[in-house]
Amino acid sequence: MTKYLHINHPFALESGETLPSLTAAYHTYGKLNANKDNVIWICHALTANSDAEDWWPGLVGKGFTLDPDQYFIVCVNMIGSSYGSTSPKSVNPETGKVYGLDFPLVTTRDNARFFALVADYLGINRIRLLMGGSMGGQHAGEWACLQPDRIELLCLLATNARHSPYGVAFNESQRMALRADATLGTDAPDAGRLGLEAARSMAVLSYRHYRTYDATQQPTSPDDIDDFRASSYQRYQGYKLWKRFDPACYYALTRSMDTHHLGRGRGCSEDALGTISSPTLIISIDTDVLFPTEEQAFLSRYIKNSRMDVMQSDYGHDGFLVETPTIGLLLAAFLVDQLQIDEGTKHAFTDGLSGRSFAIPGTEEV
Ligand SMILES: CC(=O)SCCNC(=O)CCNC(=O)[C@H](O)C(C)(C)COP(=O)(O)OP(=O)(O)OC[C@H]1O[C@@H](n2cnc3c(N)ncnc32)[C@H](O)[C@@H]1OP(=O)(O)O
Ligand SMILES: N[C@@H](CCO)C(=O)O
Repeated sequence: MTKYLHINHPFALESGETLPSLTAAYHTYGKLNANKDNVIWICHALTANSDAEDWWPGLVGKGFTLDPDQYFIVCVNMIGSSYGSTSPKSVNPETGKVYGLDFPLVTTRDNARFFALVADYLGINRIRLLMGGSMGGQHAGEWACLQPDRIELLCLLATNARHSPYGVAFNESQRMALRADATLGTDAPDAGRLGLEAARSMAVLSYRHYRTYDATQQPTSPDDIDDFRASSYQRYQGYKLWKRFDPACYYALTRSMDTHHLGRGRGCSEDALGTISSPTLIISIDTDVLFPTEEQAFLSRYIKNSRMDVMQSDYGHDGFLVETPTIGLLLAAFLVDQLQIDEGTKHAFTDGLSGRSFAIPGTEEV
């Protein structure tokens, strides 16, 4: 069930603008223990929401690595998203009108500060494990730089220290598609729909891989000359996002992602990463073209106490959402090492992997 926290004081943004008040939509699973030391905080990615059990099935939930019977799991919807926190869909209290495309630029650092503020309100002082993939990993990395003493352990998946020029270019192309739709930001029926669908279709190319399409979208017949399966797949992916996501929010979040740079105001990314003191697990995906492995290798090189694993997946970047048995095992092994979880629990995690095999380059096979 989504819960809401209303923060009735202004929140200054890096851009110099201010949000007069904030709403945080969030989920919690499990119970905060007496010592308040069992908190796992999950940062979600671009179009997900605070219901981590829903979008990370097989990783979060009873019997999985992130088990609410053991941990108090928290996920807060980022500012700018379609799923309940303050966003372009909110009414600007100063004008009485919906923000829409006038929503101010919110950086990944602003969102990390927002999560820290929500943690204050929830009475959470220490985070045992902070984790996130993709844009969620950008938020987690920012928070770890902002408050290194608050974060005990860190797990960063398919993410980076700075959003790359290639990533910015993908986002700008999506915004061009959104802006090319003259209905964006108007009161027209289905305003912004065609732009959003085209934008998502572009984005999906960066979330998958050549191999994903090769394996799943071959033409129905060798005689096909039109109406290919890959075409209907692209259209359907656009439609799916339209059914669940607001175009102005999508516009705002792609801009937010572009701002990501841990080194801003901290000298450089290397220096910023050097301030992270938490033992850190970094997970990379071998087919990720949007956040390629060299970006996670960079994180690993400059975060002092880190280890990096590379997952094999045909899924591309979105492997961080779908390869949950593998992620669960890697995370379980990390937690066993760091939290001295007993070996029996570790074996329970690995049971779910029977029949699968994967190798982690540079490490022993698991
Ligand atoms: C209310 C909510 O939805 S909450 C938010 C949920 N989303 C999130 O949290 C964001 C994170 N999640 C995601 O980005 C995605 O869900 C992912 C990456 C995990 C998985 O993406 P999916 O689109 O489900 O998987 P995939 O790329 O394999 O596509 C499968 C879908 O495409 C359809 N499809 C496959 N091939 C074709 C084709 N050739 N033509 C048309 N449709 C096709 C399938 O029927 C299936 O449809 P369905 O989703 O209606 O069942
Ligand atoms: N598929 C992911 C995007 C990449 O992180 C999402 O829609 O959130």
